[in-house]
Amino acid sequence: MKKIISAAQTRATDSFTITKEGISSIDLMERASKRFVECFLELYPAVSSVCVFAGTGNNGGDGLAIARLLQRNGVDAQAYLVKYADSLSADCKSNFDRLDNCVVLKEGDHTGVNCELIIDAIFGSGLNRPVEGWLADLFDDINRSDVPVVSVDVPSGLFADSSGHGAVIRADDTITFQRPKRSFFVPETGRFTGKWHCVDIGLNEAFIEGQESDFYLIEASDVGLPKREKFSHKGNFGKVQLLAGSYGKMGAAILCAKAIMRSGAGLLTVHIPREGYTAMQVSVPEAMVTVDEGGEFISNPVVQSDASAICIGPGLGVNESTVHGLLQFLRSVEKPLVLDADALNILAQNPLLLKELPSKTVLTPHVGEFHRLFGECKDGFERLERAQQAAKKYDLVIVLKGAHTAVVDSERVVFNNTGNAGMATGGSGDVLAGIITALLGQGMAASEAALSGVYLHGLAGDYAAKKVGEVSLMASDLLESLPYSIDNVRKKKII
Ligand SMILES: NC(=O)C1=CN([C@@H]2O[C@H](COP(=O)(O)OP(=O)(O)OC[C@H]3O[C@@H](n4cnc5c(N)ncnc54)[C@H](OP(=O)(O)O)[C@@H]3O)[C@@H](O)[C@H]2O)[C@H](O)CC1
Ligand SMILES: [K+]
Repeated sequence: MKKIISAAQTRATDSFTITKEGISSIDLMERASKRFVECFLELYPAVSSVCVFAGTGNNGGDGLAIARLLQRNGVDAQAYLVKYADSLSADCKSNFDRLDNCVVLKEGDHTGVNCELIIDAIFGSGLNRPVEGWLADLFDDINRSDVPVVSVDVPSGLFADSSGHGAVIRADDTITFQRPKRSFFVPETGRFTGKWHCVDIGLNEAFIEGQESDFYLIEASDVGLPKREKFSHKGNFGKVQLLAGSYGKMGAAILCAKAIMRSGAGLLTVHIPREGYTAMQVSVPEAMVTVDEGGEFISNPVVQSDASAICIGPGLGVNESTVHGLLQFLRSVEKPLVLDADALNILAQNPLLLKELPSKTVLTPHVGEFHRLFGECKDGFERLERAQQAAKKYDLVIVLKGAHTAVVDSERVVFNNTGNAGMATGGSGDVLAGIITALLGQGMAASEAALSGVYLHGLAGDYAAKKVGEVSLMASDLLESLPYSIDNVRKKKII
């Protein structure tokens, strides 16, 4: 798991690395610029001409070094110094002096961009106020150009740790140093980065680990999977109960049930309304079925006494009898539990029940469900804060779903970086709830099951997108790719 640090902590790490490892700041800048160029040329191997817009600080210094290194690689790189301050930082000045030909842009100057790609190195993590005035006009010109834009470290104008910005460069790619920044994970700010790539510039890792932060990034090596021993039997892999489905929403129950079986659960019993019986038996013959007394809706959800984990919610609906039944159920359940979809909406109407949930219950809300549960938030930063407060107050694990799903427990916020926009499709969440429940049922701790589930689900989405493309991707494709996702993580073969 990688710790995500703030801009101020990055500066401290920078200074520590310079002192402790005896590397000068100009050499560190050169190293960062080299790593940038390596990554950049992998992304854009055929590019022949670029314009580099560089500021007067160290982000600009990187930009000027990058222009020089690209020229050395045969790329026609034209540098523009965006002179928003009278003097250049020392390392920016050194790199300016090492370039043969750099156009200086000041207020009132205009530049017609005549290149295949723009590199944005105007502001980095040193941004300390919103960008406005002539710089905002320049940003506007860059954003309107129809060539790709690649930002150095952060899109210029974007704060690394907070929302509230002026003009911001809208990048197609951001090549960031050492760690992605917290704002990359929040929808309102993350939309500016395009696809981000993180390069290791050799800052002192031990120092980073010693910094205080509640924010982390999950890595493949953090994904735990229950071992399957040679002499094991189905009883060793948990007895999972799923309570799901209603008239018109049996698909959610089926997708979730399949995900549970695909994620290694030993035995699954699905409790569904009577009318869903045939559909479930035919679609998931591996599952046992108990039929509710309600025909179209579940009205009497009963806890399976030997269940090792329970999931309730997918496709449940909010019929009055279901609401009544669920409230009874939640008052009596004492098992590892995952609450999804309509179970969350019903809980939102009855928030007093939150404190009665078993310790470490996993809630899997998307943004809308989260707001219904815990109140509207002005942006993603506030939402994460609210999720941390709720996770602490009620001892929950909250899986806040989004482009970078965050797993929030009483101790930390862990962001996921697998998955893609193709997964924003009906049924995707049912599959996720199923994976997490299966892992929980096999004895994993709630936070670990949630983290692993989120990672595997996203990876399945990435494999599925490679096969069918993001546009056509649907939840059933996730189920088809899930075995590869699980197997590759198990064999440490992430591709
Ligand atoms: N530690 C690392 O990871 C390394 C980082 N490198 C690169 O350095 C930048 C950070 O560089 P820094 O010089 O600290 O900051 P910037 O280049 O982002 O900004 C420079 C100055 O700009 C002024 N400023 C801030 N906001 C505005 C604004 N809205 N309008 C105008 N001017 C603004 C501010 O100075 P003031 O005196 O005016 O307050 C900034 O100081 C990092 O992102 C990396 O790219 C190293 O190269 C390698 C190691
Ligand atoms: K930048």
